[in-house]
Amino acid sequence: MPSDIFKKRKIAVLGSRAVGKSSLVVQYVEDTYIENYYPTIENTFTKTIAYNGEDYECDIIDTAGQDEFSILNAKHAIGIHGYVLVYSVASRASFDMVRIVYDKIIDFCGLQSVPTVLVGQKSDLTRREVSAAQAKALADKLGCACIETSARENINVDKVFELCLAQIEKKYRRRGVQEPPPGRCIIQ
Ligand SMILES: Nc1nc2c(ncn2[C@@H]2O[C@H](COP(=O)(O)OP(=O)(O)OP(=O)(O)O)[C@@H](O)[C@H]2O)c(=O)[nH]1
Repeated sequence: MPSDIFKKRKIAVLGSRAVGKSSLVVQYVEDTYIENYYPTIENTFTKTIAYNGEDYECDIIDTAGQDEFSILNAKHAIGIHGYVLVYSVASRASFDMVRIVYDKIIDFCGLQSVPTVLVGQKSDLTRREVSAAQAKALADKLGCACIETSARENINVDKVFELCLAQIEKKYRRRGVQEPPPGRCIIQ
């Protein structure tokens, strides 16, 4: 297998506690759904994702839930190519938190935007506090993608990570960033 067959990307999954970050990632990587709630410390999963006819080896970092007082961990900002910011459609507070987390990332990185997908998890629940229109309005404001998912029903789970790669590659193409040759790096 040629050594340059995989492009590597790092994706961080952030959001409030218990919004379903781990369930989303585990459903995507392992095709299983976790019914019980086990608070995450941190887990990194690796999965090859095909996007636009190419294979990308992606590290997906499932983080511990954040709150407004959490300080953004440098590990979740340095070397990260794209973000999946998760809220629960049944929790307005968790939706407000994605904006806070996004602003912390922007501040930390000193950038105007970062490749991001806003994910409204638990779309199977009928009791809602966040509409799809509210999420779309925030996504348009931040210039990111958005989607609603259910890890429980396995709805739109794959699309989250395809959208994230699309956001990452859009940014790379816009900046004309070249992929380094195998075993080398490019200083921009
Ligand atoms: N109805 C519904 N419940 C879900 C869904 N995804 C996760 N849950 C439930 O929500 C709870 C929390 O899920 P987790 O995946 O552990 O949440 P988390 O965001 O990783 O939590 P932290 O590790 O504390 O940050 C669990 O009881 C899950 O079974 C979903 O799509 N629909």
